[in-house]
Amino acid sequence: MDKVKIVIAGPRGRMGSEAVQLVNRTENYEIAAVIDHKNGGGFLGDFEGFSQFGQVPVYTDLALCFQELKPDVLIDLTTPEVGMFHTKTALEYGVRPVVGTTGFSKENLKELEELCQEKGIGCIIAPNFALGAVLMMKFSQLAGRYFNDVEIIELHHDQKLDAPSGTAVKTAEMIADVRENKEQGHSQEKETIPGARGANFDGMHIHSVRLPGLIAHQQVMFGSEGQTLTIRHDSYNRASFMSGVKLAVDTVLKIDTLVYGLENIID
Ligand SMILES: NC(=O)C1=CN([C@@H]2O[C@H](COP(=O)(O)OP(=O)(O)OC[C@H]3O[C@@H](n4cnc5c(N)ncnc54)[C@H](OP(=O)(O)O)[C@@H]3O)[C@@H](O)[C@H]2O)C=CC1
Ligand SMILES: O=C(O)C1=N[C@H](C(=O)O)C[C@H](O)C1
Repeated sequence: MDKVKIVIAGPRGRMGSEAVQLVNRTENYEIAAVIDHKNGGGFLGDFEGFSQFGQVPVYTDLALCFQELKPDVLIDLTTPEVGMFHTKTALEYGVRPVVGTTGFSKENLKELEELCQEKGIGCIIAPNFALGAVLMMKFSQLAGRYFNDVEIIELHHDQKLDAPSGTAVKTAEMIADVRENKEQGHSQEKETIPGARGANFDGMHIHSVRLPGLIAHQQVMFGSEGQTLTIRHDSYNRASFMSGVKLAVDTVLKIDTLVYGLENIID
């Protein structure tokens, strides 16, 4: 059986470097190339800490990489601005994207859905690859059917660029699908310091904590008369995301539409 040829964008990053290791240790996967905006033209083995990857080529130009190597899958773990461009370029060239990069807008997702349809190939966008986080979102959606007062508190390392996290946005979207719409808190509530009540998503509030020492954590708190329910997930390292990346790569090869969220494929 031919190996799945994979290109990884963002290979020196916290997630990208973990994905390089995943692809390397998976028997039927092969790293065809990596995309790095600062170091094109060389080899992955030249990067500090990557010497075992010797002759894997490094491209800055994604389109050129796709033209020359015709890979099967792009794994994108970069930044929101670049991630959208990479995903569109991949679909244009018939390469199936697995996107962990967060910060995509509704409009971005719509555009990518249409592009998948036009090209007839699959794409997976997963705001969180950790199985526990996916279950936390599903459990929160279930709870949202019974409790319509909810506060989402996401906690991340202080190098994170986007707030709220992609996971928090996805959680709010999933709860909003089942929750009776409600503006929470007192109708005359006033913030004496702007932002004190967090971001407002359909009346739910999202709070973003950023601290060194954290990795990726979220708790969803529901309240009603005399009781609260808290659903919490913690990722203590980036290895926690890798089984989800593998599931997404294996699945994207078999689908021909956009899938947004691993909850749609874990079953
Ligand atoms: N879905 C999930 O389960 C998870 C998703 N994430 C998301 O993944 C993304 C990456 O996170 P993380 O690894 O922590 O971030 P890092 O900042 O550690 O990594 C991002 C990498 O992307 C590189 N990069 C930036 N611009 C480009 C470009 N134009 N072309 C190629 N590479 C580029 C950066 O290089 P340089 O530093 O040189 O600019 C850096 O190496 C974020 O959006 C984050 O929210 C994170 C964890 C889990
Ligand atoms: O930047 C991170 O670290 C993470 N980003 C994702 C998000 O925005 O939800 C997933 C996870 O929380 C880690």
